[in-house]
Amino acid sequence: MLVNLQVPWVILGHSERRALLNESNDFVADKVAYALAQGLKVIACIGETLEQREAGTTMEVVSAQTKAIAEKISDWTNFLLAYEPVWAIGTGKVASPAQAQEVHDGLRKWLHANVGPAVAESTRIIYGGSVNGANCKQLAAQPDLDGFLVGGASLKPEFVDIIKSATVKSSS
Ligand SMILES: O=C(CO)COP(=O)(O)O
Repeated sequence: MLVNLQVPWVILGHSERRALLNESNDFVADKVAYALAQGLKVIACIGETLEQREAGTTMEVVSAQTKAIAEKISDWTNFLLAYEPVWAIGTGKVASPAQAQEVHDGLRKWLHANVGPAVAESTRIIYGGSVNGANCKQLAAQPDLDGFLVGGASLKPEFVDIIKSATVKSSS
């Protein structure tokens, strides 16, 4: 349907679908592979719950979510990862720049070790979860944050500031 409507991008694996519709890591990975095969570009969401973060299993959780996808795709050109801590989505609780950077860096290292250096370097890893006009610049300045997946703030005038923050790294 998206292809027929000439919609180029699809978001898969959002935490709400994982939680409410019980979409497993394998099921999300199958959808990612299918969408890519249909010529769609894919934003695949991964992220830990508050309980998982507090239990110290964040990297384990996001690595397993990424691994399931890596096992099913070979061409990473039209694929990007969105790290969305579940506890930060729509809650007003944003991950600190250091927390976000730590996970993005871990994901890039995981890609480097398990897929290869070229994919690790070229795959964009974006952050989502309570991004707003006030916190976007500090987040965007983190070396391994390559953009944002914005929910609530995309409906507000401050969205302009979030878009502008894309230039933070290149202008520093
Ligand atoms: O994933 C998101 C929306 O689905 C992020 O939403 P918020 O930016 O409102 O937290």
